[in-house]
Amino acid sequence: MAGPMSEIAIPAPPTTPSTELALYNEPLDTPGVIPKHLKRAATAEYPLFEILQRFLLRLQPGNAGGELEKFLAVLALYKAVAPAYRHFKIFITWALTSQVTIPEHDPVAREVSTWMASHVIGKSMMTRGAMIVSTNSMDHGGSLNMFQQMITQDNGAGGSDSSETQCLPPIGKRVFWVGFRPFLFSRTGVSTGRHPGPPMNNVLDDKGEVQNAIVLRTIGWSLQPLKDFVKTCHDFKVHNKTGTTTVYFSSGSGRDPYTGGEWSSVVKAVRKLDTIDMDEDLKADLVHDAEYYYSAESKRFFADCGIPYRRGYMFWGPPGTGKTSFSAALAGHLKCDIYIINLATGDISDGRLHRLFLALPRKCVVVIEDIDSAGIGREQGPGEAPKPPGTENTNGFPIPGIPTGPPFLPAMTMPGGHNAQSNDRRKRNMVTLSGLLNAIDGNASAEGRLLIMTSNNPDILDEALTRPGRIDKKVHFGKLMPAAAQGIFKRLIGRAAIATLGFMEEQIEAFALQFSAKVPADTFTPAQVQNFLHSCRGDPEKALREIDAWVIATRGKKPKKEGSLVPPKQGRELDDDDDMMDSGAYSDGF
Ligand SMILES: Nc1ncnc2c1ncn2[C@@H]1O[C@H](COP(=O)(O)OP(=O)(O)OP(=O)(O)O)[C@@H](O)[C@H]1O
Repeated sequence: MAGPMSEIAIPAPPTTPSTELALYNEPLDTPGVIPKHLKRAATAEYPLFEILQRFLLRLQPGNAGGELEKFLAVLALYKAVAPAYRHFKIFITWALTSQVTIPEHDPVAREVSTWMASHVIGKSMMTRGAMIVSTNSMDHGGSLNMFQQMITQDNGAGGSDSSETQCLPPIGKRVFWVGFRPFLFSRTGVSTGRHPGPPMNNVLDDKGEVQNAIVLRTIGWSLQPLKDFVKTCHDFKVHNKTGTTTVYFSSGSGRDPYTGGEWSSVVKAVRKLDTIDMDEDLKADLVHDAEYYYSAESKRFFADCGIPYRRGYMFWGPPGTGKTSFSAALAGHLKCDIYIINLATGDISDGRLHRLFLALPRKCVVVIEDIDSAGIGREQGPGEAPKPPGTENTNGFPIPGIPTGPPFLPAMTMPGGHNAQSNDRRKRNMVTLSGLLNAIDGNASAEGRLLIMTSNNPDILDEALTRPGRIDKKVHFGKLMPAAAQGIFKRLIGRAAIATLGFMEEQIEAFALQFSAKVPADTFTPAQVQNFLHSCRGDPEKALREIDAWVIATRGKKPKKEGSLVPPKQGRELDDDDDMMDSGAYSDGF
């Protein structure tokens, strides 16, 4: 008899096994067949794998598939192997080549770019991209170097004022050859957007590569070929510099990417030293001192004595006596660039000043213009009122002939020893005395620069700023003396008169002597006399006819502030009664 047990229904095994079961039931060791669960895992991890697999299927003979599908299959294959190829390439590059990385704000980067622009970008027919940088240069008749001539747009103003553009290697990679050796030039960059130029600090991108840098690479394990190439670029720059000086400004538009965006740059024809009318012995002494400072012997001396390798001059005197012009001519003579800081613009803080100094190359002339007008006066102790200029001379400067202006009002002394006047100035100028001292010779400040401070009234400066070690030479630039008046006459009128009006050299000598006798000694600045001679349009007889009337009319007039090194386009607006020449808009010290 059948018992109840026989009634119990036993569930039948599923006819269609679940996918999971099927997967796990699959034999693992069938030769030549990849288990499905492994395929699943792979396609989940790399979706491209499945696409690739499907297209490969279509490629098999007998499989119907259009040409497009075949093409897509190849493309998918490429996509799949590309990461592996990238790693392989990185490995091979690492194993077979050497490289140097140059931060973009380093002067070496500019030298390499200049060489690239001239030898690769400018010459190759294959160049399809370049970075164009404007330089707004004033051509004073000197020859511009090849690099600047690559793209020149004359604005038609008589051919003397031209807007220059420089053509630099763009961001990206470029292979080039030096002799039989290939090099790879890569320029990387990101911009923060604050300045048109890249930021000062280098940053790494998500692949760990340095941004805002130039990377040079070549075949082999030695760095020597790369070092030799960098030296070639340096030599090219020095050789090519003949005839031009790059002037960098702390203010103005057109930030220079090679200074971390801190400086604006303009290319100028070199002002020759013999165009500066000043005491010849004084000039020779300064030139000799600066040359000696950059000699190997002097570098050794500084190193042996453990003295920071720096030199400082203070040029002082009335406006328009050639302080800035001489600084520029000296930079041209030393074949280095000049960096101009104008603290009086009020847009430079202690931090910015520090960054400006950090971006300086090792060899350069730095000019801090009109330092007294920046408001960094002498720090006064509590209860000490400022003394009127002319009654004290704590810096050891004689101050003959300098207009002292209205007598100083006693300043209100504030708690903490600062008076209201100096506090007010600090607020306006944002640079403090300690910030300035820190920038010019703090621990982080670059060595190798020649610092020139210009001042109309050095007596109001703090002694800390002018002490020996910071200022090694104090030079007075005075008003025109007869010998300099002759020189300026011959230079501005004589040369042209001989060349175009047919005057003889002896005649010009005689005219110059007469002219200098008519210009009272130590009364006018060279800039004033220069402007008068310009108005005579190269006619020596006209100059002699009109000089007496000009002396009477001009004597007693306070010389106008001249020679701002801010380029004319960025300079101050001219007043209605300003004559262009008189304003210094054209006579910017070069
Ligand atoms: N000694 C000089 N020799 C030749 N040119 C001079 C001389 N002094 C001034 N000049 C001319 O006068 C103009 C202004 O000169 P510069 O800017 O060098 O004067 P500065 O003393 O620096 O004036 P500031 O104190 O206003 O800066 C320039 O065009 C320059 O050519």
